[in-house]
Amino acid sequence: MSAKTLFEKVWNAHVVVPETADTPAVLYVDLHLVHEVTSPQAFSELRERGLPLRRPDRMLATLDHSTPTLPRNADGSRPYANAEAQAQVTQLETNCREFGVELHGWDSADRGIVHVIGPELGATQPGMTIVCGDSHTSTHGAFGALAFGIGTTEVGHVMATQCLLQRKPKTMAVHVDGQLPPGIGAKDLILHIIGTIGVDGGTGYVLEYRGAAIEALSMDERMTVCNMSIEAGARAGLIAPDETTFAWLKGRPRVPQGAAWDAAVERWRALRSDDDATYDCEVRIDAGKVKPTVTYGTHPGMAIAMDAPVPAATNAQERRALDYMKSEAGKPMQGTPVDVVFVGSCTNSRLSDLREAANVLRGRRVADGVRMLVVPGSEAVRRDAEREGLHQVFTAAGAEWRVPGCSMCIAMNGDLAQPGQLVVSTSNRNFEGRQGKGARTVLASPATAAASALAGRIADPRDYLVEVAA
Ligand SMILES: CC(C)[C@H](C(=O)O)[C@@H](O)C(=O)O
Ligand code: SF4
Repeated sequence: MSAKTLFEKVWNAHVVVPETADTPAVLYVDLHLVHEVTSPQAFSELRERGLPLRRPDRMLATLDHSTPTLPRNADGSRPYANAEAQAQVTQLETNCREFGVELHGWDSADRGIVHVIGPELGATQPGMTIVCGDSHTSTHGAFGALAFGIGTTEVGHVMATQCLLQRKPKTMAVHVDGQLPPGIGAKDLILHIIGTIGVDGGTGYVLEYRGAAIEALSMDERMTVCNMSIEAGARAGLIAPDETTFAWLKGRPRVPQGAAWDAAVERWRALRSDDDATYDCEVRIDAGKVKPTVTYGTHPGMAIAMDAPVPAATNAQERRALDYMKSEAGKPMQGTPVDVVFVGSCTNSRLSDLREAANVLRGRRVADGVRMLVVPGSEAVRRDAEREGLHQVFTAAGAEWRVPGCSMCIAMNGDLAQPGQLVVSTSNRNFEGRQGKGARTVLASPATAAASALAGRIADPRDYLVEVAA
């Protein structure tokens, strides 16, 4: 038997009909995640054609993109940004009721961003195929699942058949050797990787992150890395499951329990690339060289160490990006004045991210004139954070502590920045206008976001972390 990569093992286990020169493969889907933005047309199509869901028990829905992050109004209503946002939410509630899909809606103690709650509930498991009408589905690859975003038409296909037509992607190994320096985190690493391989460096590939620095990451950090695979153009990102993965998943509501758990872990241990497996492409990253990294342009590939000079534009598109961002070639991003700081999104809204920001903020005040928003990724994260008193650290520092949702990551719910404002954001996309018309986004880690809130300028978090400086 020939040696196989992790990707090939998961792929092969799910092929129902192999691909040919003329037709893509038919791939079985284990878990279909659903949110309010990309599901309405698919449900409508099923309804019109009189089709039932093939496996409603393999679906999990949540409300996240269009949900307000402020509490209820005095009259009990929700402060929706507009009628469209409210209609999306109501529609998903109706669809899930009618079709019998488990929905983590307003009443659920587990509601949250789809890519945060899947893992939390243990719905995300090693070796699965996972899809969602959402590009950041790649997050779930942190567990050794083959997880990727699909379009609304495909959402309908999966609903009706539990299968998907797919061309087999190529494989790329991203070896991350050595260890990240103290005070440098997973967000710095993935921005550095995308800055290195480029915004389309992963196009056509499934990335497998491997090496000592990856093995040393916590599950939260692995999710941050896999989350942004799509920002390098990749179909998906994967990390082989290991003891860290199993310990994190054990006991979660949807994972097998007792003897079935032991059997599952036994199976999952085989989910690693064979030693002599070959990839279509390999890149090497030296973790020891990663610094606090930020973006300076309008896509996540325009990323550099915050103390490095912004590169000169080499084409019209890059020139436009620098103009839009008001980034100056030859000058570092560090020191750039900041208007808004956003800690949240499926990239960085888990408990460890909030702790990372709180460790920098504790006992300090956000700079005058800076608005800071902290939005937990889920109700579970919110509960855990409040139990630790993190919300008090944030509010005492002058930041706003909100209810879970996508919030200012995409600004569909009314949380947005004003034209021209510069936002240091822990999210994953710095596209023009994404956080509000004319708003400028600098992607960064939670620690960098917090340090920048304190300084009122893009700042190095290591200057605020006493333990690291000592
Ligand atoms: C709204 C949704 C389709 C979109 C996505 O696919 O990623 C959003 O989540 C995003 O992050 O841009
Ligand atoms: S948090 Fe942002 S990136 Fe993640 S699913 Fe929501 S809008 Fe998309």
